[in-house]
Amino acid sequence: MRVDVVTIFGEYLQPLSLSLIGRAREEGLLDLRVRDLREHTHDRHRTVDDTPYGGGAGMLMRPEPWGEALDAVLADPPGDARPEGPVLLVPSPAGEVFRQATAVELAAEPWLVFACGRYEGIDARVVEHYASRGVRVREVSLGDYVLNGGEVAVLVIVEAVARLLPGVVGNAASVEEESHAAAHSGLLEHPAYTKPATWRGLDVPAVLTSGHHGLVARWRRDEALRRTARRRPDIVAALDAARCDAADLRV
Ligand SMILES: Nc1c(O)cccc1[N+](=O)[O-]
Repeated sequence: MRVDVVTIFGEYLQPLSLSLIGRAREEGLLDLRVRDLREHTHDRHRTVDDTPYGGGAGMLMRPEPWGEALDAVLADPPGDARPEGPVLLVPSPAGEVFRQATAVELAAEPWLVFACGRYEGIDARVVEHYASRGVRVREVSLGDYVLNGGEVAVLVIVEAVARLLPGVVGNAASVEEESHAAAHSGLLEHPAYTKPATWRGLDVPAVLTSGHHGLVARWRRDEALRRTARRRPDIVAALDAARCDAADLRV
C-alpha cells in the first residue's frame, strides 16, 4: 500500500517509523511518503493560510497550495493504483466517523492520500474540486472532539489500516479476535488474563483454567456481550436492528 500525507507538520508523523508500522515500511508492505505543503507556496513567508470570507475567528488554509500539492501527488501514482485513483482522506471534525469497518474498507485500497488541515481547516473548494474531478474524497472524523489538525488522525487511521495488511501483524488471528472485529459481530473484546493465576488476591476466572474449550468460548462471548451492553449500548442497539432487518428479510 502506498500512502501519501500532505502536511505542514511532517514531524508529527514520525511515530509511523516505529514498531510494527515502521517494520512494515522497512519490509516494503507500506510505502508512506510525507510531503510538505509549504513546498507549494511561492511567497517569502511560505503562507498557507488566510482569513475566512464572511468573517469568523481563526484562519483557513488557502486552496492554491493544496491544489498544487495534490496535483503533484496525483501525478505520481503507484504502479498498482486503481483506474479511479486513490481515496483522498481529509481528517475533519465534520467528517464521517472512522470505524473499524472503515479501516477494513481502506485496507483493500492500493493508494491512500491524506490532506492534513490545520487552523480552521481547508478552503471547501479543495474537496469540491477534486470530487468534481472524480477523485474519491472522504472527510473522516475520529470522534466528536476538537484537535488542532489532521496529523493525529492520520497516525490513528494509518495504524488501524496498515495493521490489517497481510504480513504486518504476526498473528493474523489476533486481528480477527479484537474489539469491533466483524468476526465477533463488532462486540467489544472480552476481559483477558495471563499468569500468575492469582495476583494481589485476584484469581483468573476458573473457567479459563478448566481446559474446556467450549465453556471458555461461551464465557468469552457472554463477557463480550455483557461488556458491550454496559459500555456501548449503541452497538447492541445496532446489532438488534440488524437482526430485526434480517428477520424481516426471512419472512
Ligand atoms: N476532530 C478533528 C479535528 O478537530 C481536526 C481534524 C481532524 C479531526 N478528527 O479526525 O476527528
